[in-house]
Amino acid sequence: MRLSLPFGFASHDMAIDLGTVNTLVFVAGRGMVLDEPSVVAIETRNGVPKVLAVGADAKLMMGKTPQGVETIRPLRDGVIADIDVAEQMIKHFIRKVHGDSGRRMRSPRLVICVPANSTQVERRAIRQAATSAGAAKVSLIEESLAAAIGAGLPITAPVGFLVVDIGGGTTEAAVLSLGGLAYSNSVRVGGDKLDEAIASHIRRKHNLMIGEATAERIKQQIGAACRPADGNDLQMRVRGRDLTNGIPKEIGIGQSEIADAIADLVAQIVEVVMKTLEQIEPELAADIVEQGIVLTGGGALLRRLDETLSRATGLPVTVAESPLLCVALGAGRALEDDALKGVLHDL
Ligand SMILES: Nc1ncnc2c1ncn2[C@@H]1O[C@H](COP(=O)(O)OP(=O)(O)OP(=O)(O)O)[C@@H](O)[C@H]1O
Repeated sequence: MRLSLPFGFASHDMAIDLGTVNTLVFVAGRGMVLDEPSVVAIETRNGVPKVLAVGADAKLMMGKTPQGVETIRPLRDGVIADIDVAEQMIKHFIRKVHGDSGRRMRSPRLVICVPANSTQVERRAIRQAATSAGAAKVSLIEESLAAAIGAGLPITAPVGFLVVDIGGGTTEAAVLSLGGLAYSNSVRVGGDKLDEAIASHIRRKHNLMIGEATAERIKQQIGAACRPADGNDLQMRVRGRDLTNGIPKEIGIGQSEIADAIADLVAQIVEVVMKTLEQIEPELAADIVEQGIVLTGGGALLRRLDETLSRATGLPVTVAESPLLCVALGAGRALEDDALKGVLHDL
C-alpha cells in the first residue's frame, strides 16, 4: 500500500541511495527528486578546501581539472571512503532538494541504503555524515531489500526471491523471504572495475590512455557480458592520448574485444550468484526455480548479462524495470508505507 500524505502536509523525510557512482533522493509524498553522480569538486589551492561543484557539475570536471582543483568520489566499493567529502555532498543534495521545493527544512528523517555486509564502523560513518548534514533521525535499509521493493517484488510474502544488485562498486546477490534477508553474498566488483578493465585493456593493446569517463562510455555504448552470438560486433571510435608519442589519437574498437576485456570480472559476478544459490534451503530453492533471478542496479543494463547468468544457473533471469532507480524507489516506499516499516533499522 502506498500512503499519500494529508492535503497541505509537507514531508521532509527522505530516502537516500548513497551509491558509489550515483546518489538518488526520494522524498516521502513527492517521489524521486534527485539523481546525480556521487562526485565533489574541491579547490585546495589556498590550503583551505572549498567545494566548487557537486554532482553532475563536478562529474563534468573529472579528468579536466586545473592545478589546485580535484574531483573526489567520496564512496568506494559501496561504502564511505572520505567522510568529510561525503558529508559535504549529502548536505549539498539535501539543500538542493529543499531549495527546489521552496520550503525550509525541519530536521528530516533520513533513510539511507547500505550494503548488507557493511561493518558497524561503516554504518556509523554514514550516520555521522547524515547527522552533520542535518538529519534528526537516521534509519538504514539493506540495499538488496530496497532493490527488491523497488523492483516491485512482494517481499513480505512467504516466497523466496533472488535479487542481484550490480552497482558501481559492488555486486550483491541476496535471497529474500518474509521481509528479511535469508542469505547474501557480495563481491567488490561493479561498474567501476569494468571501466578500469576496459581502460587498462585499451592501454595495453592499443597504447592509448583514456580517462574514466571515456571507459564508462565505451561500456555503456558497446559493452557486453559475452561476445555477440550473431557476429554483429558493435563498433565505436575512441579518443585518448598515444602512450608512445604523447599525441592525441583516435582508434576503432569492437564489442568482442570489450567483452573479452571484462570476461574475468563477469565471471566473478556469476560466481557470487552461484555461491548464493548453493546456500539456499530446499523450500526457498523451489521458489527461486519458479520466480527466477531479478537483476537491479546500473550493471544490470550490461548487454547479455541476463543471458550469461541464465546460461550459468539454468534459471530465468529478468532485468527490473528502471534498474538504476530500484534501490532509491524501494527505500522511499519503505519510508512511506507502514506495512514495510519492519525493513528499516534505526541507528
Ligand atoms: N547501459 C549500461 N551498461 C552497463 N553499465 C551501465 C549502464 N548504465 C549505467 N551503468 C553503470 O551502472 C553503474 C551505476 O549503477 P548504480 O547507480 O546502480 O550504482 P551505485 O548505486 O552508485 O553503486 P553501489 O550500489 O555499488 O554503491 C555505473 O558503473 C554505470 O556505468
